[in-house]
Amino acid sequence: MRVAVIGAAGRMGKTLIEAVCQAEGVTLGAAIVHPESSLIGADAGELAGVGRQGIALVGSLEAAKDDFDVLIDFTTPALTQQNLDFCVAHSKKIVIGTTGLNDAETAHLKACADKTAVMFAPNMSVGVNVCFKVLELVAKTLGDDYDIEVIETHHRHKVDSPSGTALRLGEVVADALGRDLKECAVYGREGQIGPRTQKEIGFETVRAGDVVGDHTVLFATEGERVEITHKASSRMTFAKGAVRACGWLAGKEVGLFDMQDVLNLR
Ligand SMILES: NC(=O)C1=CN([C@@H]2O[C@H](COP(=O)(O)OP(=O)(O)OC[C@H]3O[C@@H](n4cnc5c(N)ncnc54)[C@H](OP(=O)(O)O)[C@@H]3O)[C@@H](O)[C@H]2O)C=CC1
Ligand SMILES: O=C(O)C1=N[C@H](C(=O)O)C[C@H](O)C1
Repeated sequence: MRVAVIGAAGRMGKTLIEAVCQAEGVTLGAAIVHPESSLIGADAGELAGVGRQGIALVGSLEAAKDDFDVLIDFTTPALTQQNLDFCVAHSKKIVIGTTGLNDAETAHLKACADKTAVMFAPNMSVGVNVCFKVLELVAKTLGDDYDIEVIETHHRHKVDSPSGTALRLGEVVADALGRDLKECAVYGREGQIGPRTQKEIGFETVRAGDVVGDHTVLFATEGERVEITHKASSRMTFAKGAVRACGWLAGKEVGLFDMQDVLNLR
């Protein structure tokens, strides 16, 4: 399986190159940076700090189209849309970690999955995906007596809020309790907000320093609290998940999958 990494100079891009180079069963076929990047022509392995790989950075997918089978995309929602179109047009598979997609962008992603294999997950760490599974049981067992809040902390550079993981945590809990997240979500609170309503799911966002990614789901009632927390301390945990997904996609031609599929947690 030949893998291409787009957004190669980004925080995740460099970590993904490192993870691909360290993994067995996949090879780095191409690495793509911004079309105006001064890095074009430099070696992808040297950029990622893993030594020369003989793969020169290019400025477009077109320039890499004969060199890969699956694209890994941790970029921006706008670029992800273009990447999906390219992958459909050229029969490439795609692994997407980009978060912050709006409803129209998500609908486009789903439509593309009818034409090629798409793996999309807001968090590719094994730990977070186990938390999704555990949360179903916790939410169903505790039920509507417990107030539910999702709290996330990320580095100062993160541009979307709440994080994609926080939103998915909220969806998992809402689904387990038969609620519609679009109706019960409350994002941040300020001023004379009045007492909390029983079925709302609150989201709080913290942005500070270099935090890789912390998520907590808090269930609180009279007399006790349950907190389920995941803390990522290295981006490599996400990158390893994405590389694992590339290998898993080898047997798939079309369809929309996520890490629950890759980890056999459905
Ligand atoms: N699913 C998961 O497990 C995880 C998801 N993420 C998500 O991944 C995404 C990226 O995060 P992060 O790596 O921190 O962000 P960065 O900003 O560090 O990286 C994004 C990269 O995309 C590049 N890019 C943007 N537009 C273009 C373009 N038109 N052509 C080529 N390259 C482009 C940027 O290049 P330039 O700066 O030159 O514009 C940059 O290098 C976010 O949505 C984040 O939430 C992050 C971690 C884990
Ligand atoms: O932008 C990040 O850094 C991260 N984004 C993902 C998200 O939005 O959930 C996953 C991870 O927490 C890191």
